[in-house]
Amino acid sequence: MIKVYRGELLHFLADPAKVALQESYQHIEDGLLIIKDGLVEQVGEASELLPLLDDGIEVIHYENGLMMPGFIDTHVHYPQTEMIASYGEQLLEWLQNYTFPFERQFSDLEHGKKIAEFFLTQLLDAGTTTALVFGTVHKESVEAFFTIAQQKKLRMICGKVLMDQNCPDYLSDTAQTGYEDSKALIEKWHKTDRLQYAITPRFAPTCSTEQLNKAGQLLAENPSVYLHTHISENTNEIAWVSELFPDSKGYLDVYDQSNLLGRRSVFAHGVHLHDHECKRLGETESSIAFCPSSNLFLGSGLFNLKQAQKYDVNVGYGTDIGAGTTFSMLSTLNEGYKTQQLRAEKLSPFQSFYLATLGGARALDLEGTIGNFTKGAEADFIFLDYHATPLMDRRMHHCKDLSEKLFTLSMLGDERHVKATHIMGERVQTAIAVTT
Ligand SMILES: Nc1nc2[nH]cnc2c(=O)[nH]1
Ligand SMILES: [Zn+2]
Repeated sequence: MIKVYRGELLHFLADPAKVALQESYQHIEDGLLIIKDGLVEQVGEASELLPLLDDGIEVIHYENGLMMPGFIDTHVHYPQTEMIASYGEQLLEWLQNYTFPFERQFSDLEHGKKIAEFFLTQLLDAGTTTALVFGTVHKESVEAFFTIAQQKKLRMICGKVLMDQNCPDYLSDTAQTGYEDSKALIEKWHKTDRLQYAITPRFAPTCSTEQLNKAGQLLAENPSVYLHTHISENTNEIAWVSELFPDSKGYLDVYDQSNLLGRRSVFAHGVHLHDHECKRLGETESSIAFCPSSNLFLGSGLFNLKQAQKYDVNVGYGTDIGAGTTFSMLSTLNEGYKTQQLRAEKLSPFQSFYLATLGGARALDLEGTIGNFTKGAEADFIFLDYHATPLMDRRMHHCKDLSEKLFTLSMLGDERHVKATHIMGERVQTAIAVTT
């Protein structure tokens, strides 16, 4: 089945930090996106492609806005949806006081499904079409999430949290049960439709060495699954890790000793990484999820994007709900820009949108599958409206070029500007059904 969309188009072909800017993206003022059976067939100038279309093919015209690949959220916790905006703490106290008690509810499959439905609707409304998602320690939380994501035909990655120490008994697994539950979930869900599994040790403080080693064993047994965890987010957390693991050479080394680094390993935050750690992430092709709204909300620090780029580490953006304060990738770009300003570094609008799309796909080792409009990629894409709000409308009238338009979208944009979200070429219904 062929579907054709017409309008202004943007997608990235390379990292603007690494090649000449003009080579990093394709921008077509009046373009066509031709989709065949849910996959990108062709993009190009409307004037060239329209005459080649068979008679009678409907062309959906999106005007006064920009079509681009769906956003990719490389780190988010679906069970924390309803605890967003919990006041006043930094990481370790925030986990104890709010997060752990809250995650207890996810032993209930039906509760998980209800929250997954709401969470995924929020993501789609924000223009995010793929995410790397934490469940809770309960296998039911992942069962619930994948069930709903499958119904919506989404490309989603999720995993059951592993934690066997320094957490409440009601949230604790063991090295062995964590291994067995994860293995069963991999067998049932990994590569089912567009779903993929991530082995998910919460972070070093809540995992024994035995558990981390079991995670490494499971990863070696299933090389196509992901590894998803947190690292170096908060200075008290880092000090705690060095007390808990006195034999390690540092935070990253705890994971490295258990063989958890690699091309499909995603480490959230990395706010306080040493150069040698960044170098090791780069040489193992591991990725970092940059989560600016969370880092500011929890007072964790200012991510050093330049350091990651220097060591060739793949970086994607993460919202990190519920420490993050928005589902919107556009708002997250805003926070990312301001984070870099506070480091006296410039984050260009092209770099921002690269990180939110192709950069995210690369961080998830999914280039060619999602993240741009290369032939054969899954046609998950969005239409951003330049005039959805009066303020954006006024500002846009003064924009002279694409760079200014992108910057305006990233500073003033949010869910209101995501006019349409498409999954495998089909526009999806994104009206929010508020559930209690
Ligand atoms: N932001 C954040 N950091 C963590 N480190 C360990 N668990 C968490 C979590 O749930 N959120
Ligand atoms: Zn997180």
